[in-house]
Amino acid sequence: MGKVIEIKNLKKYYKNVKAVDDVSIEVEKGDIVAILGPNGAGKTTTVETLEGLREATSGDIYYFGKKVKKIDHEIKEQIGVQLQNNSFFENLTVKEIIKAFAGLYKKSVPVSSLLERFKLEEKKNSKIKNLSGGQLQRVALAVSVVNDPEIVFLDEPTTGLDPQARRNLWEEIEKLKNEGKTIILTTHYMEEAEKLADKIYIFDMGKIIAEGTLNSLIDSLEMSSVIQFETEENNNLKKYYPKIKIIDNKYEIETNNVEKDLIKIMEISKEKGLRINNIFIRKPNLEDVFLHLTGRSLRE
Ligand SMILES: Nc1ncnc2c1ncn2[C@@H]1O[C@H](COP(=O)(O)OP(=O)(O)OP(=O)(O)O)[C@@H](O)[C@H]1O
Repeated sequence: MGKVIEIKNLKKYYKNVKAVDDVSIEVEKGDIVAILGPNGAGKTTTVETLEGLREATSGDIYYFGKKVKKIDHEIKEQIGVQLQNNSFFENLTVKEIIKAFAGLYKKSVPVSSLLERFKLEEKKNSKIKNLSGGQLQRVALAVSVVNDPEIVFLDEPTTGLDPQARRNLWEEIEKLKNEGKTIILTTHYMEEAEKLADKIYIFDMGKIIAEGTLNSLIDSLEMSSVIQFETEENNNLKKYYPKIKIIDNKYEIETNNVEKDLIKIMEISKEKGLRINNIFIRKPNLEDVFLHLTGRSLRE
């Protein structure tokens, strides 16, 4: 399909903070690319540099195969931006805000179609300050495609939303992809990256620590399952079976042989007189990938 964005060796240093430290990213046309990482990992700095809102310390950015020194108007016409803090004027209405943004571009989608598309018709005359979190995020999404862009940047589009509003927004994002748009989104929710992304870049402390499709990242763990369980009292079970890890006050065993490890847990519990609670077996996920690479949890 061809690359629409390429970043090579991007660095953004503040005085003593390496916010982005030698990051290279490739984005194929029509893909959803997720930049996943904990707070402060450098996600926003990376996308805001691509959007022309911050200037790189060094590195090269290519749009549509052409190296760009400055993110100029020509590029801005082709990208849509949803900023992390939707800093819309609180006293303007939904319709006024979308109209104001439409006015910034040479070409724009009719405001009425955006209101309909993002289920905002009922709220078109409501002031921004009176919207719910989910409605506000839908306005932000509408604004991000007001110029019918080729590429859409979404910075933590579902942060703070309840699960239902989050799922609704995911549907909207998938619809944009189905229309052929390329989407780059930052998130610290692994479920969001798992659900939406064709390609995932995992960031930590300004660096990319892993990249690939969901399957390739999970396969790199070389385990088929994770057994999770709790005991009534806290015990250091690690000393009885070194494979046991303690994560968020729960026990975990990463395994390629579920039966063998389940038997082992039962043996230990019998021998030590422990009562096991909430035992369940799950597939490995991106949280496990992050934990393996950093020794920390994504949520920390
Ligand atoms: N203008 C600035 N001046 C100094 N340091 C900054 C500035 N902007 C960001 N940083 C620092 O750069 C690092 C990366 O920040 P960034 O906002 O890109 O992370 P993030 O992954 O987007 O995090 P979050 O999910 O919290 O938004 C952080 O340590 C942050 O404190």
